[in-house]
Amino acid sequence: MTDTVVDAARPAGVPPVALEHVTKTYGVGPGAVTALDGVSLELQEGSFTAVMGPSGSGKSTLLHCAAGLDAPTTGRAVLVGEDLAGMPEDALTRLRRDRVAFVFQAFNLIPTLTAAQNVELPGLLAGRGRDRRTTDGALARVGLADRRDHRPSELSGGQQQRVAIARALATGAAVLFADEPTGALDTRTAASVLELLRTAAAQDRQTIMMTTHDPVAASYADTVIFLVDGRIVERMTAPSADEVATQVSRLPSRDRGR
Ligand SMILES: Nc1ncnc2c1ncn2[C@@H]1O[C@H](COP(=O)(O)OP(=O)(O)OP(=O)(O)O)[C@@H](O)[C@H]1O
Repeated sequence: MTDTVVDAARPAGVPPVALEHVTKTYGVGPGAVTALDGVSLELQEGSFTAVMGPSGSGKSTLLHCAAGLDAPTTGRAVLVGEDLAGMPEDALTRLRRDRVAFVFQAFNLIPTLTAAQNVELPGLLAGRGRDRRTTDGALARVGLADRRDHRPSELSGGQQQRVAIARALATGAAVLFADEPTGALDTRTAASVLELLRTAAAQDRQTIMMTTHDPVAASYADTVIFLVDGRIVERMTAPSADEVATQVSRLPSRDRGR
């Protein structure tokens, strides 16, 4: 295996994402909600994991705890070898900025910046400066070389999501967290976005954790985990979309999501 930016700051053999017996409770007393109830998992380098489950089963909370956007109530979250518990906020911010990339359903691009400026923003914020080759390379990879100077409002939803993915690729982040990345896209556009994510894992060795409601989207991942009431109830390896859909229909819940 070749050394890449992705590996540079992490001891060999340490999973980029690890959760140990994580619980997350929102609120106190009779109104408290247990969003995660003892979740343990390890994601290996270059793996692509989809998290499925009914609405309210804890998918986003799981992703947020793994990414250091939210703190577990009990248990441990370790990101690229760093224990997030008790980490000072500025160190956590640096870790997220330098080693992690996010892709959200709502794209989260800065509307006043062009596609290229959006892609280079994390590097500028991290003090790495402008790197036109990396920016243009990432935009070319997502098929948007000719849109580099367009603002988000001049791009379709699928194009905006591809800019967000170009931004994630350009950072060389070890871990890419994607929360419903295809939720706002049509089927064909979603397929191209998922293909890009799959390549980022397989080729660039980025570790990807993606929440989704869509069995087809989940089938692009190499592992699918199923949450019910904050617990992992099932794992599938390289399932087909039909197998995922069948498993979803078997989940013990009143509400199977959208
Ligand atoms: N900030 C919060 N305060 C209180 N309760 C919360 C908060 N965030 C999430 N919850 C609750 O935690 C549970 C899990 O929510 P979460 O958003 O993780 O589920 P999800 O599986 O991602 O749902 P969806 O598929 O609808 O996005 C839900 O019952 C939710 O209402």
